[in-house]
Amino acid sequence: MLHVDIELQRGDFRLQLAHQFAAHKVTAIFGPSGCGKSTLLRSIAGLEPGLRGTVCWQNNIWHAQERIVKTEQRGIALVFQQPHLFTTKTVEANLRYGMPRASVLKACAMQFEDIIELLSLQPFMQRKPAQLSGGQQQRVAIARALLSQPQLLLLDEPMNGLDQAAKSQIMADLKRIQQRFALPILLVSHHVDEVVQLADEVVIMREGKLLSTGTLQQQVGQLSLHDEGPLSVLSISPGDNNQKDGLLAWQLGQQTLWLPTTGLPANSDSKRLLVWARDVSLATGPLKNTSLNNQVRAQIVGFERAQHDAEMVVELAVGEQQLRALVTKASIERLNLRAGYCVYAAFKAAALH
Ligand SMILES: Nc1ncnc2c1ncn2[C@@H]1O[C@H](COP(=O)(O)OP(=O)(O)OP(=O)(O)O)[C@@H](O)[C@H]1O
Repeated sequence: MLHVDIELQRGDFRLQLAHQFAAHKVTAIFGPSGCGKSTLLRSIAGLEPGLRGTVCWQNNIWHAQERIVKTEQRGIALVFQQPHLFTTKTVEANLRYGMPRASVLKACAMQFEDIIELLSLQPFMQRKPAQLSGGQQQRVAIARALLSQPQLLLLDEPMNGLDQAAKSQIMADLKRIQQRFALPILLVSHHVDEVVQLADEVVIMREGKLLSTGTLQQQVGQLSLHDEGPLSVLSISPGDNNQKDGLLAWQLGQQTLWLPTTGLPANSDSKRLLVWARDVSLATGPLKNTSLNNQVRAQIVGFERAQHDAEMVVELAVGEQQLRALVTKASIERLNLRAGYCVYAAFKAAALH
């Protein structure tokens, strides 16, 4: 458990919050630019002079009035937006730099070969950072962070500026790492897809304060206030390994979804799908002759106001799960959609992340 109860003044900006971060989980710290996400992370790391209050990890006081533990003695590792690798050293030398001595490493959880394999770095070991893509460099930075044997990993927008393929690989790598080592991770991000794929808990910040905290599912409503509009997070499990035309069958409760085989983490037990409400369309009967791959039976639970006056968010139940569709009021009237009615909700496989 990481207990934080802090205050910090930086010019006109004031960070003031108290929260207990769960151990063994991924907590995403989410909020608009300038709300204080990085400042919070830096405060936890001991990188903000003038911090007031307390920061405690398990039973250790890291920061209190009478005691401040230095960053390098907190057993944490930080990965930033920039990988900060030694440009003149090879990947291997970068990784070995700062690693515990061999005799100490023997007893450590995160072994050199395991980390190289987990992050698929074997082909790059003798290259210099300039000979790597941005995503590969960031994987080296994550590996180096892990090899310092942290008890807590702090990630500050580590996937910013990377393309979708590089991001997907890093997200899959981080998931594997977290599951393998039960390593607590604090991830600063303002990308909803990263939060949805990685977070167990979500802390939402506004203007230096906590706006809300909770599990990912509890926070979907708050995440829906994001610029890109309302969303749903569906939990799906692998189907019976059926494949057709490059699509793989997944189960959403009792119903089947067909998703592209590429971009999905291999051997995944279950997966979260981010579905933007704007990508969901509704029909009163099953859609035939359509290019849409996925349609599910759903029951209308209710309606919510949307940002745009001409639209509504339709809340749907798909089995036990919640799906949101952004639909014009004109369509709601034309189709006579009412709470309790059953509909077919269709969305493109390409709209699934
Ligand atoms: N030394 C400083 N003096 C004055 N204001 C500062 C100083 N350092 C940070 N700030 C302010 O603190 C606020 C929080 O910054 P921070 O980088 O933590 O935000 P953030 O949520 O991580 O933003 P982003 O997502 O853009 O990285 C910002 O409004 C910033 O301008």
